[in-house]
Amino acid sequence: MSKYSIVMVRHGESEWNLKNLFCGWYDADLSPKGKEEAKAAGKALKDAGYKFDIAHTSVLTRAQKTLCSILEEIGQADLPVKTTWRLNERHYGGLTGMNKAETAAKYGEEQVQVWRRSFDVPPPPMEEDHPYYNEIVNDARYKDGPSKAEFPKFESLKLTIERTLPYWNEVIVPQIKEGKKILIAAHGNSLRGIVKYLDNLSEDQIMKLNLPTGIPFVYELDENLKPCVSLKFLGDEETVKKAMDAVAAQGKAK
Ligand SMILES: O=C(O)[C@H](O)COP(=O)(O)O
Repeated sequence: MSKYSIVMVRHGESEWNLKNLFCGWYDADLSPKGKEEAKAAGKALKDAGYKFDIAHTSVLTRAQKTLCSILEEIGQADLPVKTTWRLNERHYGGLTGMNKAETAAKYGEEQVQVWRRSFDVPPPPMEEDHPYYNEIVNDARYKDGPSKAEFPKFESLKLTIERTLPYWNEVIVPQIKEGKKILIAAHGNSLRGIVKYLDNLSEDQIMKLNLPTGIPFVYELDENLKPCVSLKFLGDEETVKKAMDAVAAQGKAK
């Protein structure tokens, strides 16, 4: 018997998703298609009658714009929104800016699949001479954290979960227990981390999960926050499967 529910959505397609580049903490904008996906996500939530009390998102533009578009569509543009780096996409380290298909051609599809979907194998670090190092590390949006000392140069999914969970447990869980209706707009891998935690997925199971852009999904939780319903997408099954397969295929050598 579900006591609580929470809605989550991966941002719409970004400009770097469109170019098939590893994005991570680079602050890519939404692509035109991604803007449409965000509007469609809002429409799906509106048609299903969803209203929220609060929303949480990352400090990255692609997630924030997706959230704004959704809130506009459901008539809650003035909803309180909390932003946190802890919901950021996983930091892709030295792979940031590289084309996924070219990387697969160079290092092999297996290696790219490990870098994209494994639990505890991190990508190579983003060194100080990396073309995007200064732009990311010196971005004012990180003034409230992470500290210079804990600023990531790379993240595995395990490391991503370790920095997302404190926010989940200390900020989001109390709000769920207060009965607040919550929407989280975040990223493919920060949401994979939450899904792995909620459903207690094995490393092998999480390896197979690809989250589509811009299709909201619902978790229904019991009084102990254990899922009664997991990953219930607000989209038809075929569309969701096609979108998941498209995300998986980004790692194929062209
Ligand atoms: O950071 C990125 O490149 C994407 O947002 C997620 O990429 P992935 O699906 O390759 O993990």
